[in-house]
Amino acid sequence: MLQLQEGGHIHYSRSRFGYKNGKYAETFCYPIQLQHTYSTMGLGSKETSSFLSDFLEKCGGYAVLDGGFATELERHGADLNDPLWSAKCLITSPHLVRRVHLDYLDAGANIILTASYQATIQGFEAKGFSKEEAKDLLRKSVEIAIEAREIYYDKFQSRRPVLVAASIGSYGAYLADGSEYSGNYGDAITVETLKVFHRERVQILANSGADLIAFETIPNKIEAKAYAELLDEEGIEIPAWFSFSSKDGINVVSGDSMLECASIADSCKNVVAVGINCTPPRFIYGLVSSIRNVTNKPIVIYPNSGETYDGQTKQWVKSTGVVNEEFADIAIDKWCEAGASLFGGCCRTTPNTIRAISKTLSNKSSSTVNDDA
Ligand code: MET
Ligand SMILES: [Zn+2]
Repeated sequence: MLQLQEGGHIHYSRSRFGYKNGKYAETFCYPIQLQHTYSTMGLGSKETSSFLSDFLEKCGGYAVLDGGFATELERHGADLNDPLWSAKCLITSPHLVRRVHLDYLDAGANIILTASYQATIQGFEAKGFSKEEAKDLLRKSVEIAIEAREIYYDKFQSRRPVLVAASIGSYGAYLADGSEYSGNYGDAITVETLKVFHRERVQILANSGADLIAFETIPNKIEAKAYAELLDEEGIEIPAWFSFSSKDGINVVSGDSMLECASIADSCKNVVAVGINCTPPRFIYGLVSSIRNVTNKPIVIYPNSGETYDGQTKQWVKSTGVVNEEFADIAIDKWCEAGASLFGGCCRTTPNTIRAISKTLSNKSSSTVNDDA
């Protein structure tokens, strides 16, 4: 486990990214300035299409994501029983947010996701924050992740490529009533209303210094459509991934067709990976195989522990099948065969899950660049 001094002022540059000109820099130690800083801001469509394949190559063919963010915050003592869920810590305990990013970097993550999953302007305003304060909190989620990456690089002189993905949870996540797992928004919610709901948050996170946007736990087709249209209409210049969740191993949680949802992602030029998260490990193989039929884009998967969330009691209920740390050992090979290349964990997974995934993948990797070679 990393030992860090709390409260130290860390300098970091928002414009300094993990690699430059498609090549990872020799060192990431602040304050060395990179001459031609690689930034995902303003990528042309050609660069967007090769963005993730270049990154995967630098990682040795496969990349490791982080694991359950809220889960790890709770392990550090955070009380997340709040409509903002993990985003509450952006207000009450940013040091814990940084700590959790560092735990996952220490476990081997190549991509860390910001604490903005349930952070929305509307949600912060409901807590009494002004619109400007709400926007600042969104930006802060990215700043903390970038800061954690800087600390990690400085502390370990690490050269492992690391990207910061700005997390965007669904409208259902904002409702905080478990409807991100039903995808049932009722007739009043349309592609248009969802675009209105998400527009400003997407704009802010796209300009926050994050390397990409992770649209996570997408529960239905209209939300996928809304995201795709927004990325287009707003001329968003950073890449994104679309990740869906499923509770039957065939469709997304609303019952909409996974193939149709994945096709929407495939047609969107900003989307550099399509995948599945917060879904039991036992469903992953079949879902990856079917997504592979509709896209050639990299496939990202980060299952949950296999337990099921009960939105009423706000508890996770145990279930059978492959769980948590086991999946790294017994399932990753199969998931690679089926076509996935980015792996992490979602709810109820921990840094131990990520450590196990990282170990399994580094044994598979064709290159030694993955760690501090
Ligand atoms: C309900 S899925 C949550 C995904 C988010 N990245 C988290 O781990 O907190
Ligand atoms: Zn989850």
